[in-house]
Amino acid sequence: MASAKEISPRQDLPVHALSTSPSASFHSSAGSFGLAGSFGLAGRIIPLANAKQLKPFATKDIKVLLLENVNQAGRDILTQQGYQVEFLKSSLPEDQLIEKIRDVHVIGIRSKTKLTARVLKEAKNLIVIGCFCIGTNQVDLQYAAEQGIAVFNSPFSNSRSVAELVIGEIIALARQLGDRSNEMHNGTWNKVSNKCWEIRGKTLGIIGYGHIGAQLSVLAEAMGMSVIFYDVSNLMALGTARQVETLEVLLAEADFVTCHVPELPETKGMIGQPQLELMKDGSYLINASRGTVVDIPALIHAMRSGKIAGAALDVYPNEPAGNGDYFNGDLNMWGNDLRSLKNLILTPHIGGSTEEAQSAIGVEVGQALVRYVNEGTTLGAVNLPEVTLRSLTMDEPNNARVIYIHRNIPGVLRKVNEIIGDHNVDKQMTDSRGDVAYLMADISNVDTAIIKALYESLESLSSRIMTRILY
Ligand SMILES: NC(=O)C1=CN([C@@H]2O[C@H](COP(=O)(O)OP(=O)(O)OC[C@H]3O[C@@H](n4cnc5c(N)ncnc54)[C@H](O)[C@@H]3O)[C@@H](O)[C@H]2O)C=CC1
Ligand SMILES: O=C(O)C(=O)COP(=O)(O)O
Repeated sequence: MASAKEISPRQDLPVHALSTSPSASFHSSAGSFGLAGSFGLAGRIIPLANAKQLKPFATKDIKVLLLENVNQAGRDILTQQGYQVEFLKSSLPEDQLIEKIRDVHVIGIRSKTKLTARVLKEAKNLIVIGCFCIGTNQVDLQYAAEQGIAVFNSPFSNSRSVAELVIGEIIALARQLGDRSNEMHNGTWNKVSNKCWEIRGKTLGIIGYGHIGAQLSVLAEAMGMSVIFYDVSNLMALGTARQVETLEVLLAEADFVTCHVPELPETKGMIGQPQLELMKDGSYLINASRGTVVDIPALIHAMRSGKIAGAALDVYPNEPAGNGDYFNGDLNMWGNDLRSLKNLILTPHIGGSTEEAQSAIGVEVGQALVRYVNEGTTLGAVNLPEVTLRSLTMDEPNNARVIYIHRNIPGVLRKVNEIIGDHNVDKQMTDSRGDVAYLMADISNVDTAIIKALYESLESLSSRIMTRILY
């Protein structure tokens, strides 16, 4: 039986020497069936002592498109694999995105790039999407799952950065720092204490007590604030924070209201005119979640009337694709109204934009993408069932890993096992999530011809969404 490096079905590709470097933890492994007919390479992230350490011979076949200035740490992880990585600083308009996405196996985005069904329909080679951020609302997750495209994100690497920004904004609003600073920039000395407050003893109302809301809760209490929160789930309150039954109760009690909910149909316009009217006279509003959560014209009205004494916005219903293009009429009609308001802090979606958060996200999502491309592991995927098997080792040189993503309908496993059951199945795991199921099986003692036959048989099943074979 040939060793794994010798069973490359690509006869035109050179067979390289074994890599023995332990630092080549991302460079271990083998080829794959199923990447748009090409034969890419597989590898593992955590090197077992005897992990199969094969020098990649065709990772250059894997094309990656990184948009929105994904951090260098993430880019390095992908380029070190030998993948072809194209990097752009900004997002792309839909027509250009469609042109580019046709060609790639992996796409990395942040919060701006909209991967709608219309865009994904054109992405014939795409196997995985990396959201180098928390939010995944910009991706049609269901459609992606139905195409067998896995989606990964970084669930909390920038949570602390957002919480710290909000703490800064609470103090800045209470002391009208933005206005005083602007006045000084314009040469005006305006020393006032009227309606400037300490935050000690004030009540912070947190809407959405998840990763960010909970971090903020701890920080705010340390500053001497009382914390109340509203969440659709019943959650353990940290410190002396208190969960309230309804949004209305929170709005009526809080001096500062801050939003930390995801973008969902239920959170769209969650803070509009009726909610602003319920807030205390002279209270403050902060939104660093998603731009659809707060009705901006209603906020403008409430600030003009003096009902709301100050606000901080980090997110907007329509955000520009790249730097420099600020609030033009096409994006947001009310830009000029916002800019004319006092004690309003406007930031360009920088809540999660710190060096610490961005490099942590780069590593986390970069590694998840490599694990998925090279090993098929879906741990942490937000739209597919989470399936993993331990890495193949040097003791298993002629093993192949079969990945079969299929519609979750009766009788599929019987048919798949009829196909792979003639071989020695070392290990197998399968799980489903809604209409989509994910099967992984490691098969021993196979050669190129067997792998090709298995691939074709699996591809011919009517339940098939996507087949990949790594070896
Ligand atoms: N400005 C920025 O740069 C950043 C913004 N974000 C945004 O912040 C959002 C929240 O982030 P995390 O705290 O990490 O999310 P999370 O998922 O940990 O927490 C969200 C919380 O909101 C609650 N929730 C959902 N629907 C609700 C509703 N209708 N009413 C009340 N509570 C509801 C959930 O039960 C959950 O506890 C993200 O989805 C993202 O859109 C996240 C990171 C950076
Ligand atoms: O993590 C998130 O969901 C954010 O909103 C941050 O988005 P960004 O990476 O700055 O485009």
